[in-house]
Amino acid sequence: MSRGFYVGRFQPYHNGHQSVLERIACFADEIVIGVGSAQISHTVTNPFTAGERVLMLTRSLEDLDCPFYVIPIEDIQRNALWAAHVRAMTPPFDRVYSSNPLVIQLFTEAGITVQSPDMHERPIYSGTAIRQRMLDGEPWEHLVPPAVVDVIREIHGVERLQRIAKSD
Ligand SMILES: Nc1ncnc2c1ncn2[C@@H]1O[C@H](COP(=O)(O)OP(=O)(O)OP(=O)(O)O)[C@@H](O)[C@H]1O
Ligand SMILES: NC(=O)c1ccc[n+]([C@@H]2O[C@H](COP(=O)(O)O)[C@@H](O)[C@H]2O)c1
Repeated sequence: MSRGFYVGRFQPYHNGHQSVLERIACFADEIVIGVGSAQISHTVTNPFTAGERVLMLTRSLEDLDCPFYVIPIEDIQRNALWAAHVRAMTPPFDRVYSSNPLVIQLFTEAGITVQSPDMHERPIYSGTAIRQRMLDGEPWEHLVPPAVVDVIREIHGVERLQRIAKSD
């Protein structure tokens, strides 16, 4: 049984993430998805709660041909202990998929094999670019799976982001 681990903040979950997970699904028997910085929400760079991000991922991956688990993971103050913290919160996995240099470093030091998936049209599919479009009132819906559009509409996510970005 090979289980892969993929972690991100998913603020929001977008088509770049979806394309990576669809690729990982071909290699792994099961996928564990970590929703990172789970304790942070309602900020301009992290507008959505862990629960809202779980909803975005779970609904978008309904048709994925591979069993998956979505686990919120809070940050901790010690990078040196983070890989062990993640392992304590997740089903066992034997491979990590990430392009984040710190994540790669910490799991490599912990003796776990890390693979970096190719980026999928990175300038377009980026959380930062999508949040900026939401703030500017530009179209963003084509950059995320349809289920994410539904979740963000349901929680009035764009209005939230625009409000918290205002100065007093
Ligand atoms: N377009 C993409 N194609 C493939 N992988 C991506 C893409 N965008 C992000 N990733 C990867 O997905 C993982 C989670 O990324 P994250 O949730 O931070 O998204 P992001 O688009 O980089 O967001 P932000 O701009 O807010 O940092 C990281 O390993 C990141 O490198
Ligand atoms: N010390 C820690 O808590 C620690 C260390 C490395 C990564 N992380 C988290 O892992 C996630 C990595 O995701 P991104 O690739 O989206 O940045 C982030 O939520 C980040 O905060 C946390």
